[in-house]
Amino acid sequence: MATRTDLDGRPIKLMTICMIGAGGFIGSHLCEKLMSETPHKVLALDVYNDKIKHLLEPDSLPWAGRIQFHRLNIKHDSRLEGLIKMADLVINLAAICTPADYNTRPLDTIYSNFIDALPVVKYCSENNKRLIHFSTCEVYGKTIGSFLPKDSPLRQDPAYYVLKEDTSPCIFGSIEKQRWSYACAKQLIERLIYAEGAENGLEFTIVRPFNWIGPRMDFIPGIDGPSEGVPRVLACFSNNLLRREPLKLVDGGESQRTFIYIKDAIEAVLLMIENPDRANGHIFNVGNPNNEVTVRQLAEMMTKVYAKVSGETVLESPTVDVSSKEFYGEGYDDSDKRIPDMTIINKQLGWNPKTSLWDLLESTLTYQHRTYAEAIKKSIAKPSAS
Ligand SMILES: NC(=O)c1ccc[n+]([C@@H]2O[C@H](COP(=O)([O-])OP(=O)(O)OC[C@H]3O[C@@H](n4cnc5c(N)ncnc54)[C@H](O)[C@@H]3O)[C@@H](O)[C@H]2O)c1
Ligand SMILES: O=C(O)[C@H]1O[C@H](OP(=O)(O)OP(=O)(O)OC[C@H]2O[C@@H](n3ccc(=O)[nH]c3=O)[C@H](O)[C@@H]2O)[C@H](O)[C@@H](O)[C@@H]1O
Repeated sequence: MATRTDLDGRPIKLMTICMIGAGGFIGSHLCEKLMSETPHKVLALDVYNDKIKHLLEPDSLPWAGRIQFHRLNIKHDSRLEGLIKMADLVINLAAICTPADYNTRPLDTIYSNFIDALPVVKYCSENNKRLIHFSTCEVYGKTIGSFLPKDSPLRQDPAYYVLKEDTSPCIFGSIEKQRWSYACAKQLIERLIYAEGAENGLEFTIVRPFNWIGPRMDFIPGIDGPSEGVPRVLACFSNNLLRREPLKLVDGGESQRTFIYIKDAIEAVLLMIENPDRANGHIFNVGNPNNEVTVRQLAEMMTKVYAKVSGETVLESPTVDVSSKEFYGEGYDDSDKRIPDMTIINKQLGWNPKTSLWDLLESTLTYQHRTYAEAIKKSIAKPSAS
């Protein structure tokens, strides 16, 4: 392999990366990228490894020996510190991060996103290890504009809705709105990491993903996850399309999101990994401001794309409205709009997203159809005995 250089033209040093939560959606794509395009080594830690099995076996894979899976739960495993000590860089992805859990399992959510991350931060700080920690765009909560009257012209002014790492406030709902348990725990761990940097010199980067989506995200209920489970919106809508059911629009599907293709986002993470001088001490929004839609528009686009890739007809009523109480239960609340400001990541890493929403849905739904359509047909034909 020719010498690989960083953004400043310096050769990139070979790293051992301790990746916690490597078996999840983002972890699986990051492992894939690191194995196929870099010479770095990965210590992959997770409770599960189904999504990275294709990278671990067989022994004849070109990267055999560069990725090592350690099955462990960071809540209670004394091996964690030793594995962190073996690494040059720690990436923490482990978390409960599905909104259906935030209001129904708030304790697990807070423990997972704050308490369980504490030893990781502590071991990094004590052992002088660089940390890339995954936070979330949910730390911004609601936009300032959402508190203005519906017809206020200020709602059109980006100053009232674009989310900036260093100036936007974090606006959450009341404590009964347990939806915010996740965002609040993530905000506190960000503050702790920032303070470790300021007081003890921890080298850190915080990533705030804005709705990264693509293949291997979450699960399809009843196929590779619990039948009653509620994954994030991409998997919910994929499941509905695969089963020829109407897509459920929570509270009218008026909330807005910007979706980014996982492969674009992973490019940004690789730049952070390989350019520590440009990434350390920063919090980065990683999203695609050009791909904004309401959830209703997302449903309509997914319906069209799925018809194209599957060759199936569209239902007469492709969507149905449900209340958030019915869908998520008591204590749900929502972010109204999420547009990332890209100034900091642009300046530090020169990174920009590339893939349009239509294109990313086309490749993702092609994957969903290829992976699940047969299994769904079989499960419908022969319901499991329960
Ligand atoms: N996907 C997104 O768009 C998105 C957006 C915002 C924030 N994030 C953040 O990025 C991170 C990764 O998200 P993801 O989408 O890949 O989620 P994911 O659920 O697919 O992956 C998380 C992984 O962490 C593992 N894990 C959780 N608790 C663990 C523990 N105690 N010990 C060991 N492993 C544990 C899980 O088994 C899972 O494989 C999370 O911190 C999440 O909050 C993701
Ligand atoms: O991905 C992110 O950037 C962050 O946002 C997500 O939160 P959210 O976008 O609200 O979660 P989704 O499940 O993807 O829902 C998006 C929107 O679709 C709606 N929805 C979801 C599912 C469904 O079947 N129907 C439906 O209308 C939700 O109410 C919400 O308004 C999750 O909190 C995290 O994964 C992450 O931190």
